[in-house]
Amino acid sequence: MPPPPPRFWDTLVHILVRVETPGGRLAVTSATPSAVCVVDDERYAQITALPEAAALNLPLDEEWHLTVPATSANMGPGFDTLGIALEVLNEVCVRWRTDVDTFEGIDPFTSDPQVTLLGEGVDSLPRDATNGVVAMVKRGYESTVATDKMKLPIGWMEFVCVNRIPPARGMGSSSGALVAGIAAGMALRGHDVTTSKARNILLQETAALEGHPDNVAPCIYGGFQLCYTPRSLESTMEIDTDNGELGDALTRSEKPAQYISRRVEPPTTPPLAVLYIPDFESSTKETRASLPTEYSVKDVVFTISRNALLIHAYSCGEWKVLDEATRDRMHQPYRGDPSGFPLSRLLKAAQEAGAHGSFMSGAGPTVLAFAGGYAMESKASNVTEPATPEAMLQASAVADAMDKAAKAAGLTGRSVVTAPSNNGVEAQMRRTVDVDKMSDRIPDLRD
Ligand SMILES: Nc1ncnc2c1ncn2[C@@H]1O[C@H](COP(=O)(O)OP(=O)(O)O)[C@@H](O)[C@H]1O
Ligand SMILES: N[C@@H](CCOP(=O)(O)O)C(=O)O
Repeated sequence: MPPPPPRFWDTLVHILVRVETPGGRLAVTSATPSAVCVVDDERYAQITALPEAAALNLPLDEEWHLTVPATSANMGPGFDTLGIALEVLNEVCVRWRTDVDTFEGIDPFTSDPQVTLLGEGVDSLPRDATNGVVAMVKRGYESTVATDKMKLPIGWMEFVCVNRIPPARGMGSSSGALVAGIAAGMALRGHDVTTSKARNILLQETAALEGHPDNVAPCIYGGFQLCYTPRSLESTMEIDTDNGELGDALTRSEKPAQYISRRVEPPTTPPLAVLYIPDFESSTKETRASLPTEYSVKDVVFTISRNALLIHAYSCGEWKVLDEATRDRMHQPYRGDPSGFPLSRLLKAAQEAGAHGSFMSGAGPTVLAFAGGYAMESKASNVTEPATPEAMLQASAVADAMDKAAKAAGLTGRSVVTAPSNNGVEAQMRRTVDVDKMSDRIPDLRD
């Protein structure tokens, strides 16, 4: 991939390095970008090889704000293949630290950043450079799209994470952290993460880290996603897509795409998603280890037929077959009741209360039930509309029923009514910091 075009602030660094004040500090000037024409390339190459110059290449007044949706993977029969984005959003804000007047004495590359956590996981997630989001911002900035040696001055950065996705419950929290972090790092490097190429890079990077694409794909693209790995990696250069259209599949290293995802579009507003979220955490890695490594033909046929039915049901809006379509014999029977978790009781309660279909979300323990929504024949246009009072009433009845069944089984947790989300990761830049003030805070690293 060619390096991104220089941005205004990248340009300014050339000028910063060349214009020295009597005190030896780097000075912000208001020179126009056209002044770059006189920069000596050889000298610039030497300067940018220095980590301190790299640090200064970050825009001084940019603050990035990212949102990522929770996801529900597998959806019953789509083990490692299907996933849907939900309107439960984590937010990540990355900016220069605001808790200090000067960065003097704070090593940009070895100090911990300032990390503020709000919401879910505040008692368990780390607040230093080992935090999953922080580590991924660094990775996104330094290596995901890197064509040079820029290092993120992580010790000078501040991360504010507003977490609404409860960690380790089967709602794609780890994928959200990977996607938000890498996307933020790419955005700080000046890449527009909303382009099809950037989203494809995100898919390749995060699916490889996660080990399966079914959470990260909806987290990146939104909606209901169907993922696969091409049979012959050599022949995939031309076939990866902008999630629906033929497009440019090259990743950063110009390797063939390992993961491909397609969107399954419903013809009507999809049903609401009712979640029962148990209080206890469950590690995806551990529950994956408990699955069989071989299956009978009978169980495979059972599962693939439901998988096909689920895609049919969703793409045609035939919600009445969702109950059958969300069954499987690959993972739910092993992760549910045998481990002592009352999965069958929760699914039955949801169904009896009027849910169209329900399943263990991801690797569990959360259970998702689809409820409400329009019947295909009652709505002609493909327009997403707010939930009707009838849909909300049905969803609320399903939530109550799951709550009751969980209590009866001795389980503590909460139910949440939400909806599928059309959108994946989004990034917005805000200009907040006064540039002159910012340049005063940056110490002269050359002493
Ligand atoms: N908001 C977050 N910020 C940083 N790391 C996170 C966040 N959410 C989850 N993680 C990481 O992901 C782990 C949970 O991953 P996993 O077991 O796959 O559960 P999930 O089903 O929620 O994805 C957590 O233990 C933590 O290490
Ligand atoms: N296909 C994966 C999905 C894991 O989802 P998560 O939200 O629990 O991380 C699996 O079933 O292991």
